[in-house]
This record gives sequence, structure tokens and C-alpha cells, in this order.
Amino acid sequence: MKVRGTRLTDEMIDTIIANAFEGIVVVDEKGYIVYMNESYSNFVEVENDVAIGKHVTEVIENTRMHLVVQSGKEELADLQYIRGNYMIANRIPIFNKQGKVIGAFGTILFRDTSEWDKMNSHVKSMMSRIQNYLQEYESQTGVKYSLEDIIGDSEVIVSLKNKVKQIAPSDVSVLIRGESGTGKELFAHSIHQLSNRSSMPFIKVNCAAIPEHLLESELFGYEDGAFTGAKKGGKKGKFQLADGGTLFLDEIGDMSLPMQIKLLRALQEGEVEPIGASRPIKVDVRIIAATNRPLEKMIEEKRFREDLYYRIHVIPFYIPSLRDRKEDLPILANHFLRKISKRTGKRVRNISPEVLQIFSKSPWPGNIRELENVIQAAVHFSVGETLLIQSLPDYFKDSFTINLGVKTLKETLEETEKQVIIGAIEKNDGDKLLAAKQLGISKSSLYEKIKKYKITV
Ligand SMILES: Nc1ncnc2c1ncn2[C@@H]1O[C@H](COP(=O)(O)OP(=O)(O)OP(=O)(O)O)[C@@H](O)[C@H]1O
Repeated sequence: MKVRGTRLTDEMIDTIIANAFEGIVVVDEKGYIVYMNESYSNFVEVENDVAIGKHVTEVIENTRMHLVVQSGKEELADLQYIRGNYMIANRIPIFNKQGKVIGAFGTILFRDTSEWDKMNSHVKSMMSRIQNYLQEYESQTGVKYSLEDIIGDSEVIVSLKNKVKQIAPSDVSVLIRGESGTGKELFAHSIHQLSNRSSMPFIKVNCAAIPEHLLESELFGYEDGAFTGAKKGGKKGKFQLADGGTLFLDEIGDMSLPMQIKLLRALQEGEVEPIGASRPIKVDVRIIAATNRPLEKMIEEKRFREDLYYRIHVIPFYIPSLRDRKEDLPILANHFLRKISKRTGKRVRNISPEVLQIFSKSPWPGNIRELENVIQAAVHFSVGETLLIQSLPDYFKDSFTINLGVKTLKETLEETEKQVIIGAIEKNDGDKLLAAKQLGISKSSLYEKIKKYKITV
């Protein structure tokens, strides 16, 4: 390098790097430290000559330098927690002329700790203030999740997240469908959180969990002395509690017909009548409902009211099961691994490829909730930094090996074919022609298979 005709000498470069404002570390292609400047070694409190030659993971907490030499991808402005402080880290791979990674250099911002301490305490106090606001927001509104909490980069999840952004600001009712554990509640929270009602309450009612005779008082409330055993002073119903905000009616397909009539009346009139009240009360709520029940079939069987269906089905929203979007598995699994490791303080950093392979073959009947539970149990049983097959809970391994061991190849293939067909029909809201198109088979062959496997969706 030339500066006004003078070459920059090795000594000059050494002095500049050694006294740089940032901490600098250089590793070879295997992640072993070949250079560390004084700022960095002072910060991590390791003698410079002791650090050199060691694997970077032995010297620097939470480092990712060894991963950057593997991936060849630079990581800029990443927050890294080292020695009780958040540092801003850059990690840049070094390539030779043939384009092969031969090492990486990393920098952390702030040379001396007192300077950083000032900044760090500022960041920490900001973070704790944000945390407090979030907690306050959650306790006042009942909103626990936002769109950022929905993990997944499959086409369908990305498009559902875009749909949330589009529909959230309007006041229309949304009906979220999908199997148990697919994230229906998460999406409901996100819609509310992005709506104009976000500062008002989000109230959830699980229509399946509340006995029928209590659901009316739960939804509409009651007046003082409305019935024996009623609370003194009466009780507000969920409609009133959600006034100005959103009422999330979970498992709406499990609501009895008489309650459906009362609910429809409340939605149409925009008012509720608490039990024992002489006058109705005006309420302004947005309805988000969720179910995994086949409402259309239930309408045919007169178990669900068609008028209520049209009232809540303004915007349909279908979340596919996890087995229909397996491309999301690695990112979801790693997300839960990080979350659970952080919560439990157990250092399990990655998931072995064999485990990910088993995951990709599992049918996940409990969807994402089941995945989270499996990872939670596996982290608990893990001994090293990698989550291995032997750490998976027995029930999960057993269900898997039983399926593989007892069934013949033909049975396994047929079972898979049946599941794929059911998935395609559900995905297309029961439209068999569309399902056949998507599966790349003729309509008659689809009907044949429906008959063969006795599919009822
Ligand atoms: N895309 C996702 N990203 C991260 N976590 C998710 C995702 N989807 C679901 N979860 C997690 O899975 C669990 C189940 O989600 P949720 O309760 O929203 O499902 P659900 O469809 O409403 O289930 P149910 O019908 O049984 O009430 C929750 O812990 C939630 O945080």
C-alpha cells in the first residue's frame, strides 16, 4: 500500500492494527486464532500470546468466527454478548485468489471497556425500558405475539404474513383455519397488534373449554343477582372487556347451536345483553375466529349456522400443517433451540443433521406445538452442545421407529399418499378439482383414491 509515494511498512501496519479503535481477531480456515490485537486481548482478559493458536471458541464467548469460515458469509453489526456486555461485532471471511476461504477477521467495536461501559449501560437501560413497555402493553392489552414471532420462510408463511399486513387495518372479521398447534392464535395476536385497535384489549375465549351453560355469561356477562351463585356486583362479559379491541373466538366450531344464535345476534346488532340486564349494551369489537372443524360440512349437517358462518368468514385464512411446509422445519427447530437454551441456561447450540432428517420424516400431528415440546425435552436430555438422536424423547423416537418397523413399504407409501391428498383438499378449501390439479393427477383418479382411502374431508 502506498501513502504519498511512501510504502506502508509492516511495522506501520502492525502499529495501526494494534492500536486500532476496535478489537481485531484473525482466525485460520479451521477457526484457530492467528492474530489478536491488544484491544481485543485486554477486553477478553487473555494474554495475547496465550490466545494465538487456540480455537476461537475457547477464547471468545459466543463467537461465530469459526462458523463464518465454514459458511464464507460475512456477518455485519451483529450484537454479541461478551463478558457481560453487548458488543457490536463484524465478521468477514478472507478468500484466496481461487475464491477459497482461508480464514476470517473479526472486529468488535470499542477499544476500552470504560468507554464501552457507558454505552453498554445505556443500551441495557434502553432494553430494560423496552422490556417494561412490552410487559405493560401485554398486561394491558393481552397481546403476547407480533408478526416477528411467526417464524418460517416457506412461501405460504411469507404470503400469510403479507396477508396479515393487508387485512389488519380493516375491521373485517377473519376466520383462521388450521390444525391444532399450527399457530392460529399467533396469527390472531399479530392481526390485532397491527390493527388500529392495537392499544385496546385483545380478549380470547376458548369456546370448547367453557361448559355450554357458562359460555353465555362468559361472553355477555351478568347483572348483580342474575342467578344463584352469581358474583356480587355482576360480571362483565368478554364482549364488554374487548370493547374497542378484538375478540378472539377460538374453537368456534365447538359452539352449541343456541349459543351460535346469540353470538350472531350480538354481532349483527353490535350490542350484548348481560344475563339479568334490562337493556342491551353497545359494544364495538372486531371478531377473529379460529377452528379446525369442517364448518362447511357442519352446515350441511345443520350443526353450524350458515348465517353465522358468512358473518365470520369474511376473510378466510388457512394455515397449513407443518408436514405440508417441511422447509420451515430447520429454521423453526433452531429458533426453539435458541429460545429454550436461553431460558434453561443449557448450552445446546446446534441440531445434528440426523435429527433434522428424522424431523423431516415425522408427520407432526401436533404441528409446531409438538416440535417445540420435542425440542424442549431433547434439550433437557442433551449432554453436549449438539442435539443428537439419543436426546430425543422416547415417545417421539418410538412413534417413529414403530411406524418404520411395523409397516411395509406399501403401507407406508399408501399412508403418505393419503396424507398428501387430505392436505391438498384441505389446502384448497375442499375444492377437489383444484386439489387434483395441484397434485398433478386427474379428477377421476383423485376420486378413486378418495374412495380407496375412505377420505371424508
Ligand atoms: N410460525 C411459528 N413460529 C414460532 N412459533 C410458532 C409458530 N406457530 C406456532 N408457534 C408456537 O406453537 C405453539 C402453538 O401455537 P398456537 O397456540 O398459536 O396454535 P393454534 O393453532 O392456535 O393451536 P390450537 O388450535 O391447539 O389452539 C405456540 O407455543 C406458538 O408460540
